[in-house]
Amino acid sequence: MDFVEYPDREMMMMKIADQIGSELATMLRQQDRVSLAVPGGTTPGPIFDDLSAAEMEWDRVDVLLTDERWVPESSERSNTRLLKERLLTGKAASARLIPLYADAPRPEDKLAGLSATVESILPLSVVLLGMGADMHTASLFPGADLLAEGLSPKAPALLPMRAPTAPEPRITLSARVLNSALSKHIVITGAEKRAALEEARRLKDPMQAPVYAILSDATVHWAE
Ligand SMILES: O=C1O[C@H](COP(=O)(O)O)[C@@H](O)[C@H](O)[C@H]1O
Repeated sequence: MDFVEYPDREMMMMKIADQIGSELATMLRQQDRVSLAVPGGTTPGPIFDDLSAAEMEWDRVDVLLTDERWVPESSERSNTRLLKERLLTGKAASARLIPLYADAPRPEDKLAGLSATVESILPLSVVLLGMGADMHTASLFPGADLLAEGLSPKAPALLPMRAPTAPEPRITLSARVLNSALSKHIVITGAEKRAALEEARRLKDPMQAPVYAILSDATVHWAE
């Protein structure tokens, strides 16, 4: 794992967007299509703002979430909504969205169709992940019902996930798929999350600290 510390959040968000933009542009010179998986939650919005203004052949880029909360886009908690409002706009409006949500009561109801589309674009080119102070990443939560399956080297691409600390059912890319990406970044902010990252490295146990499963070869970006 590489750890990069920035003087402030604004600078960090700009640098991450620059780096991801240039990685995608490089890969686009070698392949027809590339893919970018991004987190939801409260952290990545400014990165999306910067990336959506980047010059690129966005019509050759597939964009997906690392995980989704099973709520409709009308909900403030919808990660798809955030993605549409902040990333798939401006220059990036022509990117193709690979959905992780479809209208149905439970993720299991739509899992087969959503998984087939995700499978069709693997391996991922660039992955950006967030992390919670409880050491979850994507929707791989400590104590989640299908965590062991989601961490398995034989895991499917996409799994439903329910956790005592998550207010709604989730759907998440598995650690196998996240780790198969050509480039992996993790963005975290604040002292609490930095301490959580250190704790994950101390525990070395993805069942207690799921983020540990995707740390190897990742660049962790941190600002206070
Ligand atoms: O619920 C989620 O949480 C994590 C962390 O979110 P943050 O608000 O602490 O940045 C996020 O990475 C994940 O994609 C999201 O679904």
